[in-house]
Amino acid sequence: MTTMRIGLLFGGRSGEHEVSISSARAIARALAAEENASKYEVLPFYIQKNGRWLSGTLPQQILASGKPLEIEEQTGQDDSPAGQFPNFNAVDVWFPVLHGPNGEDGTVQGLLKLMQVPFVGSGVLGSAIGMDKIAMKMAFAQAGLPQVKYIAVNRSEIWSNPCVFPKLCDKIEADLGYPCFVKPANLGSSVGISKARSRAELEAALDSAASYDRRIIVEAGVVARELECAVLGNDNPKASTVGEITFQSDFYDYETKYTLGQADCSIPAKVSSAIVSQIQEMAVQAFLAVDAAGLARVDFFYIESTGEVLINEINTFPGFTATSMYPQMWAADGISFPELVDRLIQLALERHGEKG
Ligand SMILES: Nc1ncnc2c1ncn2[C@@H]1O[C@H](COP(=O)(O)OP(=O)(O)OP(=O)(O)O)[C@@H](O)[C@H]1O
Ligand SMILES: C[C@@H](N)C(=O)O
Ligand SMILES: [Mg+2]
Ligand SMILES: [Mg+2]
Repeated sequence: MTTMRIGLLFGGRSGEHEVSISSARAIARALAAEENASKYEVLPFYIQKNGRWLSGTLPQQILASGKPLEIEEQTGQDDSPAGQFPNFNAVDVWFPVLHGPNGEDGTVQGLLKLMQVPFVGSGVLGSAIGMDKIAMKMAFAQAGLPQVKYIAVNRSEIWSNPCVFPKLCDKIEADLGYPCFVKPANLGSSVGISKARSRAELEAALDSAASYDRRIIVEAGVVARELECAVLGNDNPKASTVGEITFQSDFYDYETKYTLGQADCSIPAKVSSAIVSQIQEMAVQAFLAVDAAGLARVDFFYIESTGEVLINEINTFPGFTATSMYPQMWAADGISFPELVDRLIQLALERHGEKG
């Protein structure tokens, strides 16, 4: 059997750079596991925080250590963002293990599509809609999926015009009230998200979110259990066992997500079978609504007092470490981590073979 060369693309010009390194380490390990080692050869490519690409031994060292190159250590022979741009013919299938902007948002997917090479995960449209929380919510609304009330904001309403800003805050207070959640539209891992409980907090939250993105979303806060569901497939995707996240902090923020022991997960979630079915159905609808492919994790709010299930968001490249929800939910359904990455590569080849 000839080995397939897998281009593992990780790091990225994103606030989720470090998370990408953790996911890529786990995926590299799974590709080297006994059941995959004879099938795949891993070629790592690292996108530095400044956006330059690196190939060769340095990406391997970063994968081994788990430590990113900090801005002052960034290398590059010249100032071109391409850096050591890969030879696209040296790879059989690309595995873009990138979270957040400049990687999970259709940019890298566009490059790979132009190069006519197979790659894991969603294409340009699914990645772009899945990344932008405003576009995502429009697609969900069109699909009839219930969600929290929200207001879409442009950075210019926050920074450019001092007359507009107070009116914007008045509107948010009147339409959504407190607490509300202010989010950069194109990010993940809770980077840039604030919970606002007062006018002063709202003003600070909008200013902070505007420092990350031109597009911002403000949502009505709900008190709810947080349930997640993994989806796997292309045009006929399947939903996994449903899991629940619990934590002591005010919300599921970056520190809670990535500090050992701050959050717990229950797989399967202790909810009725009717809620499980509803979530699985909604997860598949959300996947299709944004035109996702390969994989996605869909996050939900379950308001137990009313029985309502609201969709929160879709992540087209969810956290992928050994302890991340996505692989753990599939493990509960009998799909091991190495088998999962193998299936994703097969789905990439299937999608590449389709016309259009
Ligand atoms: N409208 C809301 N009401 C209550 N809590 C919320 C709301 N929106 C977000 N949160 C809290 O903030 C967390 C992060 O929100 P969200 O999932 O939208 O961000 P994210 O950055 O895309 O996260 P990730 O991609 O890592 O899952 C949620 O898991 C939840 O704890
Ligand atoms: C990586 C992070 N955005 C997640 O969805 O898990
Ligand atoms: Mg997200
Ligand atoms: Mg989420």
